[in-house]
Amino acid sequence: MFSWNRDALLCATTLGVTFSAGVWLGRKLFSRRYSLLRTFKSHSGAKGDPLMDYVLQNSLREHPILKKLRMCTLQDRMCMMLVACEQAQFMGNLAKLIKAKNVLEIGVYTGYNTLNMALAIPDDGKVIACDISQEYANIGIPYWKEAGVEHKIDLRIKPATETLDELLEAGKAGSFDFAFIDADKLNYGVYYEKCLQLIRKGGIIAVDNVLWDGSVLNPKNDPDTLSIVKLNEKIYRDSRVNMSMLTIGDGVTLAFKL
Ligand SMILES: C[S@@+](CC[C@H](N)C(=O)[O-])C[C@H]1O[C@@H](n2cnc3c(N)ncnc32)[C@H](O)[C@@H]1O
Repeated sequence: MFSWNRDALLCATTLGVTFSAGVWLGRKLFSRRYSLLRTFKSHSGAKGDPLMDYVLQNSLREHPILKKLRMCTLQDRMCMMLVACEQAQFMGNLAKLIKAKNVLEIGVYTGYNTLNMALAIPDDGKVIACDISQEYANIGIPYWKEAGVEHKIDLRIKPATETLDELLEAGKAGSFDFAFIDADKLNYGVYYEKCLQLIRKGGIIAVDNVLWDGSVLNPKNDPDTLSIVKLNEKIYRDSRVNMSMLTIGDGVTLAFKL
C-alpha cells in the first residue's frame, strides 16, 4: 500500500539523485569538451581564457579583410571547422619564410586560410584550393575579391584526391612549396602521400587537427581518429621528412620535405 510520506520521500529522492547525476554528467562532458576546445582553438571558446586573450592581443596581426571573413564565418553553424587564426598567421609566416609561390589548400571551407595564403605569396603565385562544397566557398569568395587576391586562387570543386591526381598527371610533381591538409580525415594518409610528391624539397606540409580534440589519446573505434593516429605515427617515423608536432589550434604537424 502507498504510504504517502515514505514513498513520496523515496520517489523525490530517486528523482533528485537521477537529476543531479544527469546534471553532473552533462557538466562533466560539456566542461571536458569546452576545456579541450578552449585549449586548442582560439576562436571556439577562448572568450574568458586570459592566457589565450593575451596571446591574441600580443601577437595576432590579422589583415582587416581576413578578420572580416573570420567574423562572418563565426556566424556559420559549422564554424568549428574554421582554422585557428594564430595558426593561420604562423603558416603564413612559414610560407613567407620559404618564399612560397605555389600552395595547396586541401579543405577550404569559407577560405580563411586560402585568403591568408593568397596574401602571403607574391602576385604571380597560386593557391590551388580544393573542396567539395561550392556553398562554403561562396561565403569567402567576396572577401577574396575585396582583398584583391582572387586572381591568385584557383578553386577546384571536386574530391581533393581527384585534384591532386590531376596535378600529378599534369607533371606538377615537385612544384609546390606549401600544402595544408585540412579536409576529410579518412583520406589524410592519401593526401599526405600525394602532397609529398607534389611538394618540392624544402617545401612544407602542414597537417591539421593532429590532436583531434584530444581523442588521439583514446581513439576507440572512431575511423577519423584512427586515420589521424595512423598518419601521426607514420610521419613520426618517415625518413623522407623532418617534422614537428605543434599544440597550436587543434594540433598541427609540420613535415619538411628532405
Ligand atoms: C576543416 S574544413 C577546412 C577549413 C579551412 N582550411 C579553413 O581555413 O578554415 C574542412 C573542409 O574539407 C572539405 N572536404 C570534405 N571532404 C572533402 C574531400 N573529399 N575533398 C575536398 N574537400 C573536402 C569540407 O567541405 C570542408 O569545407
